[in-house]
Amino acid sequence: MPLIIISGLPCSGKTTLANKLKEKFEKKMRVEVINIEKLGLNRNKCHFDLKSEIQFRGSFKSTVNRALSGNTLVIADGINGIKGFRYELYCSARELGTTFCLLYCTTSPDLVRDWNNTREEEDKYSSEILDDLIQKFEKPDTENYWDRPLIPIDPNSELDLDQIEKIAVQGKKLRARQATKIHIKRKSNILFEQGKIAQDVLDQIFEVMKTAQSGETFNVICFYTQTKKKFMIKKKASLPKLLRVKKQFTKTIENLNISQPDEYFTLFVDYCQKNI
Ligand SMILES: Nc1ncnc2c1ncn2[C@@H]1O[C@H](COP(=O)(O)OP(=O)(O)OP(=O)(O)O)[C@@H](O)[C@H]1O
Repeated sequence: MPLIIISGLPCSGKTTLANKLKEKFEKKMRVEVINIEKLGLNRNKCHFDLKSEIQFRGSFKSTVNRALSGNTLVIADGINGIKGFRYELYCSARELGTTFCLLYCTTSPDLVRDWNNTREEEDKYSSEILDDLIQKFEKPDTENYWDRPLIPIDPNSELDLDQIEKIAVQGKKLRARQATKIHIKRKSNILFEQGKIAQDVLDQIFEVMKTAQSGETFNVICFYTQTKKKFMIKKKASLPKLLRVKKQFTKTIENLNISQPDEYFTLFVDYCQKNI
């Protein structure tokens, strides 16, 4: 059944939008909204560090997949700010041959900060996590086929629910030929594997940095299966800085078609060495 992905900065009105969609569509079909509340998780804990973000995305995606296989309109209500992750969700819809669309809440960073301040204390993002998520957010872009059809939503304008229904529910179903299916599955596995490798490297660097003194040069040894890379880092870096390096690296290699994990590992470690 149809998949609607909602994406937008933290606290940009995504759940408010999801609830409006649910209210409209549940008169006609079963609707399931998947979000942090539904998973029973805490927004600051889910985004505390790379490891918790990856775990969160894993459970978000598997819950979406489970719901999609039923006879239900699924609304994947999350920041969904990582291009590769949106791609994975798109692939799930494509494999099932459902209709699909991406709604992007365009609320500005200044406004989301204001809205976050008006939240109850326990619902607020910490300002550190909010800034980090804003900085890391990869805007949906119609240049990516998996970000199409894309409907920008300004939460302060009137919502055209009929337009959304036309595209998301009555629109064209995604179709994958067998060969494409295998290719997508493979591509999605590669992205997943690369995400894990990058996380391991960052964890290993961060572990060494925790005990190092500022201004000190220190040695890092990173492993990926049998491959070992030893290198020196000249200064300490914060976790947000490490995440920025990973993001820049992902952008740099996106057109290089790197499919071998060893090659990815070596390139990423070299890049970290030069850019931290
Ligand atoms: N159009 C709006 N005008 C003013 N405030 C709004 C608007 N939409 C949402 N808000 C406020 O912003 C806050 C966040 O809204 P909402 O939960 O919908 O955002 P979200 O993007 O789903 O947040 P999260 O990233 O935590 O999932 C709420 O306190 C809500 O009242």
